[in-house]
Amino acid sequence: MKEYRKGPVLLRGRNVPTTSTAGHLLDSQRDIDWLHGDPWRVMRIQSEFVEGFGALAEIGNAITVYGSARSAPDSPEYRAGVEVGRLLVEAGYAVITGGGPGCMEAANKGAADAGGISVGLGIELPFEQGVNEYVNLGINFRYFFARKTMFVKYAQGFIALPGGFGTLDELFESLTLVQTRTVQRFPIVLLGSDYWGGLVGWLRDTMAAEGKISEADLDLIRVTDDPLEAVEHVVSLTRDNP
Ligand SMILES: C/C(=C\CNc1ncnc2c1ncn2[C@@H]1O[C@H](COP(=O)(O)O)[C@@H](O)[C@H]1O)CO
Repeated sequence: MKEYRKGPVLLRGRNVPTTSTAGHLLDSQRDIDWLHGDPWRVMRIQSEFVEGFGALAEIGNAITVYGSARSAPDSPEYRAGVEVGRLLVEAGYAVITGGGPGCMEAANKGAADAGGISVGLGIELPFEQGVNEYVNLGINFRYFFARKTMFVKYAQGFIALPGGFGTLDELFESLTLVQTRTVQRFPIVLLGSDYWGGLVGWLRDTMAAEGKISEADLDLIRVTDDPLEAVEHVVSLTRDNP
C-alpha cells in the first residue's frame, strides 16, 4: 500500500496526497489569500515582539515620554520635551517615545543631542511617516498593542507631556497597569499643570469622589511644570531598583 509521511503524520492509501508541503512552499502560482489571513497575521505579530525584544533588551534604564504628535517646535511643551530628554540622558536613562513628531520628536531631540540612547517606536499609519530624525534606535510597528508592550516593558517610569487621544490612551493604560500592580514602582508624571489640571481635578472630584478609583490611586500621578522636577521624581523612584 502507498504511504506518505507528513511530518509526524502517517498517511496511507487514499489519504496519500498528490502534492508535498515543500512543493506548496515553492509553488509561485498558488493563491495568496493566506497572506491576509489571521494565522499569517499571528506570525507578523510574533515577529514584532521578537524584533522589539531583541532591539530593546540591552538599552538599560529608560523612561518613556508620551505627548502630542502636533506640538510645534516653538511651543512651550516642545521645549519642555527637549529639556526632559536631555535631563533623562544626563541622569543615565535612555528615552523612549512613539518616534513621531511634536513632543515625541522633542524628547528624542533632547536625548540625542545629549549623546544618549533615543528610542523611537514608530507606528504604521495610513499616511506616510517615518520616525523623527532624532531617533538613534528606531523600530517600526504595525500593531499598536505590540508597540505599547515595549513602552512599558523597557521603561521604569513615564512622563506625559500635553497630548490628545493617543497620549491619554497611553497614560491610562499605564495607570491601569500600575493600579492593578501588573507593573510595580512605576512613577507617572504629568508635565504641565494648566493642561492636565482639569483632568486631574475630574479624577479627584468625580472619579474618586464617586468611588470609581480610590484616593490612593491619585497618588500614582505627580503633576509638575518643571522638567527637572519631573525627571528627579522618576529617577528618585527608579534609581535604586529599576
Ligand atoms: C497626527 C500626526 C502624526 C501622527 N504620528 C504619530 N506617530 C507616532 N506616534 C503617534 C502618532 N500619533 C499618535 N501617536 C502616539 O500617541 C501619542 C500622541 O498622540 P496624540 O493624540 O497626539 O496625543 C504618542 O505618544 C504616540 O505614541 C501628524 O501631526
